[in-house]
Amino acid sequence: MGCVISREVQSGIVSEVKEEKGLSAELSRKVGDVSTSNIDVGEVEIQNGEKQREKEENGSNDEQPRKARGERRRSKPNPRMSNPPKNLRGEQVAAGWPPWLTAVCGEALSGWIPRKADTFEKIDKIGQGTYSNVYKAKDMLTGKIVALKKVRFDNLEPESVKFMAREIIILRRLDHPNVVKLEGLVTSRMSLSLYLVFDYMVHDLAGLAASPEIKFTEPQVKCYMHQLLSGLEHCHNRNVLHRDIKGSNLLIDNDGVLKIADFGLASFFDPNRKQPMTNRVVTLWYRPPELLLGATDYGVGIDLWSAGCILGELLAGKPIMPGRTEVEQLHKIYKLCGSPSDEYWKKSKLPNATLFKPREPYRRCIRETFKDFPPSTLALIDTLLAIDPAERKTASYALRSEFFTTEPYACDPSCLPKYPPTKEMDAKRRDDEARRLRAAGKAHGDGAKKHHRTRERTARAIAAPEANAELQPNIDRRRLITHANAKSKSEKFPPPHEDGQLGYPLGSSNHIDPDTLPPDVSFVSTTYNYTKEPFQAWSGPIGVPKQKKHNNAGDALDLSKPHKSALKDKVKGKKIIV
Ligand SMILES: Nc1ncnc2c1ncn2[C@@H]1O[C@H](COP(=O)(O)OP(=O)(O)OP(=O)(O)O)[C@@H](O)[C@H]1O
Repeated sequence: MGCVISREVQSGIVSEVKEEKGLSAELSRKVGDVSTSNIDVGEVEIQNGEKQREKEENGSNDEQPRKARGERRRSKPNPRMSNPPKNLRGEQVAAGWPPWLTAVCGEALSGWIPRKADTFEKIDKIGQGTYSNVYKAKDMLTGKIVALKKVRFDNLEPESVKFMAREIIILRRLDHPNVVKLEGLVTSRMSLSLYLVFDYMVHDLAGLAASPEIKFTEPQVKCYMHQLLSGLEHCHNRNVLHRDIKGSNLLIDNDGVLKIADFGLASFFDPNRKQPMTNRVVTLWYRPPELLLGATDYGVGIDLWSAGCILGELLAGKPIMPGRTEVEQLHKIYKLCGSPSDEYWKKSKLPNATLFKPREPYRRCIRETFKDFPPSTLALIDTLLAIDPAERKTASYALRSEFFTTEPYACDPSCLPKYPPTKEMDAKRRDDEARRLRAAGKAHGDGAKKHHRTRERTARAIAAPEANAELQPNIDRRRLITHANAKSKSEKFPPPHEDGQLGYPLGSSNHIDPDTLPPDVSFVSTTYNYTKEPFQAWSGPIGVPKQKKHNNAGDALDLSKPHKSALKDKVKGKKIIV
């Protein structure tokens, strides 16, 4: 392993490994600070996971003894916890792991040795997330095409190390055909970056759903939903909440197999003992009402709500509740699903209830709105989009529902059509290519018409749910709207442009001036036909442009996106799981 460093530097795949010694020491120090000062956050979570594993191994359901064991464990170093004993750290360093990583990721690395970077050949960049770049690469040992998710440790941000560690621990706990599998980790003793190795998946559901050429049949929708719910059932059975279910996190391979990906926001939960968790999770369009209303003791219902939004989107051909701010999102939910019942307000004791309780209740109109959907879908969508999370039941319940047990049945994944690449990155690449060709066409004075057509197709294929969309037109439009109406603190309910039901006059300070909005923004209530309409690329959730998200002061947080660092929760000094 001693030669890992020099080989890695030469490999070309990880150019960043040439970091200075001082930088590494600084990160170790900062990470060390976090692992002691913020131990509550990490400890609670990992202990929950510990407990679950213990429960599975012992078949024990007895709460008391487990509590006692948990307390004992706290006083001793635990190799699975974030602060492993020195000898284990020594072993891990000897195995080739960088010391700063072993200092905080004992459990995440346990039993694994790092793969060497020069055993992979990088082919292309295929994705970009908040904390990562994703590359398509060839595993030189097996010849397999893989995805390498490179976790960035920007500005020596210790938070990102902790979140990455949690993502690895959770991924290693899961093993299901509909959940993305972590195949290995790539790093070296000297490296400041880490690559997570996954099977390469050619599509994501957002890309397919947004493509105007693709219209799913009922058996195909059932096939995707069956896979999604099976993956969720597995996560929930292993006490993992995903907390960011959306089309772009549902990857699909060329055999039609769907895998739930991106566990960067996932968390362990204990169904028997409620722990407060942050409500700043789940991308806005897929975020359930209880989170918008400030709930911190939630459960599997949050992922089921997102699954309900996906089901609606697959059938409608467009996102069903594309809110642009948290307030507007809640209002869209009330208009479609009804406002919470008095009984629910009483029992849930939601922190933001007084702020968002409408004077007149909103009537639920899911069945009327989706009257053109196939009849067997209505009961399931009605259950998944229940306002009260308890009524959403479980993924196992959904899998037994008549949606899957009545004809037409779900098709087999292998019967799904083979689609051309539709990911956001592919769309961007096609766009760039079209632009390049157009420029070349201009230079030659021909072909302009043909290239224009290519570009138009590309623009419509952009997945609207991508709050992250880095495409310039989207960002520009979002900025425009952001300036007009993005400060959630000053928002009132309901958004006055949407509904005057609660009596905010149109001339109030919250009124949006239509002149400041792009001309294609529609404010009429949405009705859904079971037909696919072209996607509108502008309609991503709005917020502060993504680049500002990692502001340590926590003052530039994008409301549309869940917050991996949930800085605000910590600033307030709450003991809360992030
Ligand atoms: N196994 C894979 N195969 C192919 N593409 C992948 C794979 N994993 C991730 N990607 C691509 O990379 C993108 C970013 O990955 P991922 O969502 O895991 O990163 P992230 O930093 O957590 O992103 P986000 O900011 O959206 O939470 C995905 O949207 C997807 O298009």
